[in-house]
Amino acid sequence: MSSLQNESAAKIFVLEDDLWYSQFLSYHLSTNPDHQVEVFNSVEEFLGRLTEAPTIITLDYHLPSVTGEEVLQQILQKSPKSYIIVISGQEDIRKAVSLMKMGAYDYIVKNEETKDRLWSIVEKIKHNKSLQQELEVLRSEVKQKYTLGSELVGSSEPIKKVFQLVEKAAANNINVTITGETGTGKELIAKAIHQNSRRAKMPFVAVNIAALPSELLESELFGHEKGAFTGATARRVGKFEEANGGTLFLDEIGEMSFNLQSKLLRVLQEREVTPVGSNKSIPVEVRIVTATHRNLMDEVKKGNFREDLFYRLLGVQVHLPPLRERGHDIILIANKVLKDFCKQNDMEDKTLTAEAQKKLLSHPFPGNVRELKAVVELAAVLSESKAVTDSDIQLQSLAPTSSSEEKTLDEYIHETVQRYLDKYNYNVVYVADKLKVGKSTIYRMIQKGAVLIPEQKRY
Ligand SMILES: Nc1ncnc2c1ncn2[C@@H]1O[C@H](COP(=O)(O)OP(=O)(O)OP(=O)(O)O)[C@@H](O)[C@H]1O
Repeated sequence: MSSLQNESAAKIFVLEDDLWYSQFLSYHLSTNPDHQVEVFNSVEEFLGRLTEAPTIITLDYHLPSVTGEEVLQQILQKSPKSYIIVISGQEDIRKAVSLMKMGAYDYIVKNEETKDRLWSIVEKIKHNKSLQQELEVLRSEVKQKYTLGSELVGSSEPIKKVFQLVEKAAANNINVTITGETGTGKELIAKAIHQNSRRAKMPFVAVNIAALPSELLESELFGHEKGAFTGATARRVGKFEEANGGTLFLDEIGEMSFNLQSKLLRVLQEREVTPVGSNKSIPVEVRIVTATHRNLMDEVKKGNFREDLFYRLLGVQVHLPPLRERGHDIILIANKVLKDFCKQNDMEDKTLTAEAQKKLLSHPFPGNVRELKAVVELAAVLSESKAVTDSDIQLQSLAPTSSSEEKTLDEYIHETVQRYLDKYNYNVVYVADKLKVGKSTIYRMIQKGAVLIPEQKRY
């Protein structure tokens, strides 16, 4: 839309040896106030200004010191997007045509119609250019939508809501907080927001707060000067500076020390960072996307996280549901992972059998998408044909089910009795007394095999 509104604006360079003729062309073109016309009578000066990439150049074929071909070549090299209109005498038409073959856009013969011809060519160029710009915008929009669709797989209702939020967040400039269990795709969502935003061409920089001790984290984020501390042998650019103009993804923000939280808050308020050991601040303009598996509000209530920082970072809140709540998405993601894996490893395409799909759908995936990926990739390796069967799907070793949550009351009781027996040298009477249960209860457990007593201790 905006490019069409600008359809009449154009920077035009006129390179013309004849002073009078150059004034004539300039006067004529300048009758449109949106035309910014510059006249050059010297080739050197003209070539020196080509870095300004004018939209249109009118090139006099007859120049004193150089040939039209030579100048054209230089223009094509230095300002390849400029439209070149060759202006030639009647006798040079053939040469002008050959310049078009080299890359000039059109030619005009000097006669009484020159000014009208020039006007209509200039209008045509501006119109084409604006259409081209429109097309580029549309193409990049299509590409961006495609990016979101191809990386982030899912069509369940909860994930569709997430996608809607991602689109909203991408269209705005406000901060974003992403929550969700481990492996639910928080970093992928952060990247999708960046790639679909106006910052897409600028850097996306990710920092895992939990991975670094507090002292190192400060210089990682804000940079340091040479000699700022032992081991700082050179100046280091911090992640804020690196992400300037783009997006900074702070993963596991809930793990940041209270002291560093204050420094981060200051950076966000002042929009500038001061590298460790420096007294000069550097302006930074970044969008912050944070992620955490914790409930940050709870951390604020417990006094572990600064309330003012919490609100400054909050922005759009995206909650990623665990994979077990996304139904058939498990199969959609598994199919994508399988396809990608086979392609990357030069294997023929494989498909999941119905039984294999059933097995995947019945698993709770505590490690979420990351676990699903690992399971499917292993299955692809194990499968011996084009079909990935249920026996190729190995869940137990990769799924550390949180046994503490899943236990029955009996299992708890048996575990406790076993611990006491182990501790008190398998003295059943003593343990029964300690736990205030009848000794026959414990003997029944032993008989059932619910608790164990080593052979040599049975008396
Ligand atoms: N919807 C999805 N479609 C396809 N792949 C996905 C999807 N969600 C996540 N993934 C993939 O799952 C893996 C884990 O995702 P990611 O690292 O973004 O999770 P996370 O929530 O940031 O994990 P952590 O909390 O451990 O940092 C990545 O390989 C990612 O590409």
